[in-house]
Amino acid sequence: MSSKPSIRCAGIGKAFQLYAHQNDQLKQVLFGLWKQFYTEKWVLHDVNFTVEKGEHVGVIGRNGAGKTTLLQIICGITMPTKGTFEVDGRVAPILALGSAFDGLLTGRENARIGAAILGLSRKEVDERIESIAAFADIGSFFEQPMRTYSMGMVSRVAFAICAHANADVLIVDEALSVGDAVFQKKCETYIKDFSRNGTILMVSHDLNFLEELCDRVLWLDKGVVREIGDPKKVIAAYRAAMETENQTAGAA
Ligand SMILES: Nc1ncnc2c1ncn2[C@@H]1O[C@H](COP(=O)(O)OP(=O)(O)OP(=O)(O)O)[C@@H](O)[C@H]1O
Repeated sequence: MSSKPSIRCAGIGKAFQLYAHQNDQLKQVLFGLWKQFYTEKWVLHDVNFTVEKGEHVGVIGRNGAGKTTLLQIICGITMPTKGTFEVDGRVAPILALGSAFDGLLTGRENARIGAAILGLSRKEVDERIESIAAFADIGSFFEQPMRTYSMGMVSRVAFAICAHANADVLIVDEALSVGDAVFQKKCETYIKDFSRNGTILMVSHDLNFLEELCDRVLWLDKGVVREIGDPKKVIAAYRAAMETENQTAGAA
């Protein structure tokens, strides 16, 4: 195993382009060399951190703080506007994978493609597909087009694929909030088992779970790393800040 960190982010910044009118995007393509037809919305600013091999890092922060965007950059779904990042090892992006499913294909077909994208050979996919179906546990829906699925069913299939991907690094975005109680328990058990050897970067609003699982917690506040370190300390500081905000909002 190499001694490189599993994940390294250096000076990551992300700006989305906002277009006021529908045809501004076309204008930007045609005349962008001369004039800018969008405004920039910066959602991440100079984010620096590393996750060592076998380390478990939780990411917390208010709605809109930039957590999902950060994970999407690390999974290669969106590019950073500034900075660089490196990931060493095979990544299983739980939930992010769900956004790539083809609604016209069945769960089984999407699971085969998803598993192949995550690096499994055809033989490995053949060997594991029934176990993926059993983990997803959505019965005959597995043979139906995914456009007929509920959000929870999509998440079940995405989680099931990732759980069979021989990943070195698990990137988890709010996985525990989507399934029902039985599936949540199954996911928790899987994540805890995985944590014995694997690296985990996990966004969650379940602060108790993160405190139990993680070696460090990163608090993202308006796109900036406000604190990173001991889970107990960072979560306590985050809770205190939320409490103060609630009181201020209540008094107003
Ligand atoms: N494609 C996009 N175009 C423009 N703005 C975007 C886009 N995607 C996300 N944003 C904005 O970026 C900011 C960060 O969003 P993000 O989803 O990363 O936050 P989050 O911390 O994961 O929030 P939550 O806890 O609600 O899931 C938000 O203000 C959001 O509106």
